[in-house]
Amino acid sequence: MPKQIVVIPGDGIGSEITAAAVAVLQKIDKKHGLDLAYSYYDAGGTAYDKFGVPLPDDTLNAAKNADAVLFGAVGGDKWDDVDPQLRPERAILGLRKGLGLYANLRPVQTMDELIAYSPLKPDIVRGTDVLIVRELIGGIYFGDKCEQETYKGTVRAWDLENYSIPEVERIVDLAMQAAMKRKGRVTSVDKANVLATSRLWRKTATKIAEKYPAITLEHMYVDNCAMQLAIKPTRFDVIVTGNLFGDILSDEAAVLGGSIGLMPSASIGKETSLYEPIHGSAPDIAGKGIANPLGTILSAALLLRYSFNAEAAAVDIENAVKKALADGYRTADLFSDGFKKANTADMTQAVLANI
Ligand SMILES: NC(=O)C1=CN([C@@H]2O[C@H](COP(=O)(O)OP(=O)(O)OC[C@H]3O[C@@H](n4cnc5c(N)ncnc54)[C@H](O)[C@@H]3O)[C@@H](O)[C@H]2O)C=CC1
Ligand SMILES: CC(C)CC(=O)C(=O)O
Ligand SMILES: [Mg+2]
Repeated sequence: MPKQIVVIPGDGIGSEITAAAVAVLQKIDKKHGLDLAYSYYDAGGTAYDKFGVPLPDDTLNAAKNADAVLFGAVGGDKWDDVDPQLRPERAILGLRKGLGLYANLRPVQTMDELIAYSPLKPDIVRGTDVLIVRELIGGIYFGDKCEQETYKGTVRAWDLENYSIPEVERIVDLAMQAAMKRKGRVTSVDKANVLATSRLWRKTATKIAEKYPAITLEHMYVDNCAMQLAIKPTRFDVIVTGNLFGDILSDEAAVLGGSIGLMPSASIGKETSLYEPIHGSAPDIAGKGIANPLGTILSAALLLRYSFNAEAAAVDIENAVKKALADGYRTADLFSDGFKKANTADMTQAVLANI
């Protein structure tokens, strides 16, 4: 039986970058005999325009029944005035919740070839290798929300941050397990000096760490963490944090790797996992064929590693990406004089040529 991959391109650059990743998967499949099959489903603004909802039941059901999901991105200014419950972003939130994807792994490494592209000094970013473990189906993104008209016609709104002990336990546990296979250090990031949810988070993380005597756990406030990432990123091994802080810190950390266009992620729960780049639908460059496909191609490598246990094939993709960069190919987000300017198709070809 072929392994079923549900591909959800979404909006903006989503179709361009998922097409690149599928081309790479097809070639890797031929080489490694993985027997992969693909089916395509709508989500986001594209689905809203066709069906009036951002996450059709067909899409969610197909994702649930798949062996793995490859996701592009959703959203765009075009849907800014849509009812908040029907916004394109509800599609990815709904998929995460619907599939129970409580852990989002966002690895950030600074490749030697790309040190020059970070706006930070080479001596600061060289050797960066951080795994951000972000809680993905709790916290403020999923708490009660209210957008209310008051009697004076002004709007009052709130979003409730909400975490339970089991939700924190399972994500910290996963971070500890990841650290066991890395350098053995976990930084738990919170805002425990102000937030009750963060105090619960900190206490729970401390308790879970007792099971892992080989791991060094430190606690850090999120504001300090944002700064430490910019001044001494090599001090971090695994960062574990809540949904909102993880979202923000991972976009910041992307700068260490050279460009957000390079950054992959794996979203993991009990059953089907989902793989997507960390960036959004980039409406400013959509349809121009210039998006960097490498974040999605590297997400496809994570898909092979985590969902299909195909380590050799995953490493093959990662090496092909490194070689394309070492050979001087650069999409616009990474380009400077002296390199080979590549659009999405050129960069995809450069990777394919190395497989
Ligand atoms: N998982 C998802 O589907 C996500 C969706 N979004 C949505 O995406 C839309 C745009 O959000 P933004 O804040 O603009 O964030 P964004 O990540 O889409 O773009 C931020 C900047 O990075 C650039 N960029 C992003 N990906 C790139 C790539 N692969 N190659 C080259 N440059 C790239 C964009 O051109 C832009 O200048 C919004 O509707 C937002 O809600 C944002 C983040 C995640
Ligand atoms: C669009 C949001 C729902 C999510 C986001 O920004 C992210 O997961 O990085
Ligand atoms: Mg984000």
